[in-house]
Amino acid sequence: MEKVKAKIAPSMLSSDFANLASEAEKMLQFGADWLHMDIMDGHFVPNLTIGPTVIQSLRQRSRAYLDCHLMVTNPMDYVKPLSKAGASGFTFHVEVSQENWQDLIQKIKETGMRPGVALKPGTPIEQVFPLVEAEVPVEMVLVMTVEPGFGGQEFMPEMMDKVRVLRKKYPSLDIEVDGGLGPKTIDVAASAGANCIVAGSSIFKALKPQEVISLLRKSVEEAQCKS
Ligand SMILES: O=C(CO)[C@@H](O)[C@H](O)COP(=O)(O)O
Repeated sequence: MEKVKAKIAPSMLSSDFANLASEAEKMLQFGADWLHMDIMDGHFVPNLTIGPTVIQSLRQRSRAYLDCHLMVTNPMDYVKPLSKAGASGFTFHVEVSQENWQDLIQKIKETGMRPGVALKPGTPIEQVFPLVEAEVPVEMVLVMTVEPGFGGQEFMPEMMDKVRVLRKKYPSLDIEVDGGLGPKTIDVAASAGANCIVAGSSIFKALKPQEVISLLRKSVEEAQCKS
């Protein structure tokens, strides 16, 4: 397997939102590479979380890479507000109806954010190929390993087929997995080829979060050495 850098991204959805900035700081001190920010509109998914205002507040207190996952019906509406707020990555869902993907990806890039595409468990992996191969491509694919909307759900190992297909086809692509990842599930995801690991409950509920973060990283790095 080609070496693509491991990125460990605690999902801030599992943090104490009343203390978001200090929770974020703690995660970085514990060794996190990115902070995963779940933006939900109560429409694309049946939950409502944070938006550009909260991202902006966090940006004022942190220089971290803010890996924003847009579980929203109209991602285009969020491009400007999120870039102004200081988001780093902008990952939209392939299931939304979008007349012109190139237009969306290009607008994300123009603002300086890094474009990514996410897919729900029921969506065939082939749907993201054109976006990875586009003239202006997405730079990351997020394979959801639970139904998007809530933290604390069970990892779906059957999603690893998608990761394997992607890794074989695109050796240097950032492939992110999200949902139910932790010490018990990381090895299967890492050996399938995932290198960006989102984990909420397993990190925030751990007695020693720093050990979970380093275990996740070690698993990705070892899988890359073995293959
Ligand atoms: O996007 C989502 C849920 O929609 C995730 O980012 C979860 O927040 C991950 O939480 P755990 O499954 O790791 O608890």
